[in-house]
This record gives sequence, structure tokens and C-alpha cells, in this order.
Amino acid sequence: MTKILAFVGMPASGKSEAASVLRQEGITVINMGDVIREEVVRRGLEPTDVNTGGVGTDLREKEGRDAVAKRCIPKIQAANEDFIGIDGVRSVPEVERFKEAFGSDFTLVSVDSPLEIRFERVLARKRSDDMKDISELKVRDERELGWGMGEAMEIADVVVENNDTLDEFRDKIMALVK
Ligand SMILES: Nc1ncnc2c1ncn2[C@@H]1O[C@H](COP(=O)(O)OP(=O)(O)OP(=O)(O)O)[C@@H](O)[C@H]1O
Repeated sequence: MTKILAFVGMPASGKSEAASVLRQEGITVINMGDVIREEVVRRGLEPTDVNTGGVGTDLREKEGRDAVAKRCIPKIQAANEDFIGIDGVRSVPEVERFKEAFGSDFTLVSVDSPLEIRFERVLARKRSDDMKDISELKVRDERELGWGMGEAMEIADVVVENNDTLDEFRDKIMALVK
């Protein structure tokens, strides 16, 4: 059976950093956002932020709130690997779908970091779609919480705090992998 480590967390909490620790260990990481980007391409649309958001909403409306998880499951099964990472869990129905498919081999990890620290990191990473003001990060937090991410974080199997150095955080993720 495939063991799965899936990450959930607020914007800029450190999910990509956690995923990169897995990748460095040679573990395949499936990004749930990529599933939506694939559907954008399949529909012949440009991969803009608006189109990705629209297709994500449309998929959830037509195929249920666990739509993206449902599309990830065959990918995980086809990969036929011992260990897989998942970046981008956003709601309880997704967690339920994964638990139904993989049982106790599925471990949900909540990456926790306070707003102020996340905002400092956002300023430092200079990503094109990032916010310039802490109030914009709060708006993004609210949007994610509106999709049920808070509840998904509450049912996580493990909580990893990321409010110290990057090295310390990477060590914690490495310990989980081991
Ligand atoms: N402990 C840390 N110390 C310093 N910088 C960190 C730490 N953890 C993460 N970062 C940096 O903070 C930024 C945000 O982290 P990351 O991109 O991993 O978050 P994310 O949860 O994937 O964000 P999003 O959901 O917005 O895509 C990145 O530039 C990352 O390198």
C-alpha cells in the first residue's frame, strides 16, 4: 500500500517547503492545484488566476466538494509508489475521500504559523500573486477558511508548528517522513 503524507495550512504557512523536503527525498508530491490547472488546459482556457479559480469552483459545484481529491486518487494509485506527498488539501470532504481510499495509510499534517510571521514570509518570497499588505493576507485567509480549511486543519492527524527557522521546520518534516 502507498503511504501518504498530505499537507493542509493557511497561505504561506510552509506547505511548499514541506513538499520540497519530500521531493528532496525522492518522494513524488502531487499538487492538488495542478489537477485544476490540467482541467483548465483540457477546456482550452488560458491558465490565468481567474480561469483557475473559475474552473476550481465549477468542478466543486458539478462533481462535489471532494472533486479534486477524487481526481487525485487514480493518479496516486497509478503511480504505484510506496510513499506519496499531497500538497493543497482544503476541506473535510477531501480528507474523507482520501481516508476512504487509503485508510490509516493517509496522514493529514496541519502546518501552523501565525498571521504576522506568514506575512513577513510573504514579503520576503516576492511571488507575483502575493499581497503587499497584511489586510490582503487576512482576506485570503478568510477565503480559504470559507472553503472549510479551518475544519480540515482541526481534523489533522499531526500538527507541525512553523514559527522558527526554516532548518528547524525542515527537520520536523524529515522526522515525520522517517
Ligand atoms: N521557517 C521558515 N523560516 C523562514 N522562511 C520560511 C519558513 N517557512 C517557510 N518560509 C518561506 O515562507 C514562504 C512561504 O512558505 P511556502 O511557500 O512554503 O508556503 P505555502 O503554505 O506553500 O503557501 P501558499 O499556500 O500561499 O502557496 C516561502 O518563501 C518559504 O520559503
